[in-house]
Amino acid sequence: MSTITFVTGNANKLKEVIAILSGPQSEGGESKVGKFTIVNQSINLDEVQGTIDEVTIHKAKSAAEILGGPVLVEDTCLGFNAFNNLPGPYIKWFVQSVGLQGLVDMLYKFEDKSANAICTFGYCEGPGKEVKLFQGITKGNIVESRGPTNFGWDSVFEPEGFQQTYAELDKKVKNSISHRFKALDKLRDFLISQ
Ligand SMILES: O=P(O)(O)OP(=O)(O)OP(=O)(O)OC[C@H]1O[C@@H](n2cnc3c(O)ncnc32)[C@H](O)[C@@H]1O
Ligand SMILES: [Mg+2]
Repeated sequence: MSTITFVTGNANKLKEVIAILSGPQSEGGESKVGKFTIVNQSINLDEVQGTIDEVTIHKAKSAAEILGGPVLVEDTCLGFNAFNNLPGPYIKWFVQSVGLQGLVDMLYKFEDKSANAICTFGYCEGPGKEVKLFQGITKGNIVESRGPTNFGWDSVFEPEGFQQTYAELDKKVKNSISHRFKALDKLRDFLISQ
């Protein structure tokens, strides 16, 4: 058995990762995938400016340096097509600065409200090792906020093919179609093949 530490400062993200990897019943604790046990640690990692891949690679490398062993990190982007995929990796700062209504208002002048939710996991075996990336994308539209507002931009993102926002959808449904689910599917395949 090898242990991988999933490093994130976001409790909601962690809950979804555990639910997706270990089934919806599991709350907290660790997940098992192939020969790996995934535990978690809450550290706020520095995030550089750059593309999604660059941000995730930097996060993974710093986590591996800090912990001195195998780590997993994740970076989530929300990009508007009308904005050529911005805010992208900077969505966290946009939510903090202009709020959810601000995000909706940013698209006021545009007919195209479409957006991509992108989740990128970075796996690094240890300090100095290369980072492997696993990405999942879910398309949707930015809508007026509906549903609980406790997790990021969940209440303003309506995934394609649904009439409910991520926030309104049953957790099980979100976790079966989300950007995070799709990325974890690829990560799971990789870990099982190791
Ligand atoms: O420590 P890390 O893992 O970096 O956690 P974070 O909260 O800083 O997360 P990111 O850097 O990936 O920034 C992504 C932003 O998008 C939000 N977010 C992430 N996943 C989401 C999801 O599935 N639904 C809605 N908002 C989400 C999250 O709250 C942040 O504001
Ligand atoms: Mg972050």
